[in-house]
Amino acid sequence: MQFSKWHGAGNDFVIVNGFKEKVAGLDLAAAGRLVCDRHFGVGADGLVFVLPSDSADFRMQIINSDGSEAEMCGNATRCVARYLYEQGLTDKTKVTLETLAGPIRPELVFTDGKVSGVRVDMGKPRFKRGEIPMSGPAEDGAVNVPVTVDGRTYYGIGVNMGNPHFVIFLDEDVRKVELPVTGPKIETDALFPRKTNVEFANVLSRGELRMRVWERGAGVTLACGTGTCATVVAGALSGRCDRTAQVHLDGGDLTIEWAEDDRVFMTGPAVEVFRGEFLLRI
Ligand SMILES: N[C@@H](CCC[C@H](N)C(=O)O)C(=O)O
Repeated sequence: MQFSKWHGAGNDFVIVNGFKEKVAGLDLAAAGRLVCDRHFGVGADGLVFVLPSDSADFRMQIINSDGSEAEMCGNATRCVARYLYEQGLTDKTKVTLETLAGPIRPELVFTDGKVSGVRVDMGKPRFKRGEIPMSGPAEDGAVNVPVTVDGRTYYGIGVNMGNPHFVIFLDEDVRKVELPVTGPKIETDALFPRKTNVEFANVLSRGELRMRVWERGAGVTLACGTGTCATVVAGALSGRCDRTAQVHLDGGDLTIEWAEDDRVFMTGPAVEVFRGEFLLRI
């Protein structure tokens, strides 16, 4: 299986061209686990297939490193947009991608005639417990919801950005949070019927945040695009920050704008690292 390895702010993906490679009939969960393994595989946070679509320019299918399928992935969206353009699969600089979370629209950003990043229309956030999903009355929102882990209660805000997020603002430096200890316990709390991505954030100023993430199905990652959008949305909703903010992540920075029409725009890098051929023995 030929692939191309990419990252967006350190959140890394193996991208496979489903127009050329035989994807039908493949055990996607097993392929995801094997390819993403950092010792026995290529190593990545996710395996991403670019496929034909009936409703959009292309379809993007995202398999987390634990083999589960994600509805959406912000950082992969930027990487796929640039991959499609640079591999000559399209000459459009703005495409529509079909995802399990609906159509997503990335647009290449050019500086001095070269691609310098990608801006993505991530759609509208959703806040009802039934939409996130979180347990409790389906029509209710989820602001300041307590979750207790190892005797400490965290208060978080539930946001769906195509996939579920639980954003926790802390006064203490998020660089001190033991993500591998706390993250999985919140991810799998009974509050979240489809589990959740977990974001820990500090507000540095009204336009600048720091965020670290434990991703559902992938664990600690250096960045999460949907999670960064959820963090700025949760911060603006609770009066902590402006609707446009730069977010510092362990692997780089993303800029998020929550526009007046309720759509969220994410701008950040998309970088190809290497290409190769994987011997898929499954
Ligand atoms: N890293 C991603 C999100 C990938 C999916 C996530 N782990 C989930 O299962 O929801 C991003 O950049 O958004």
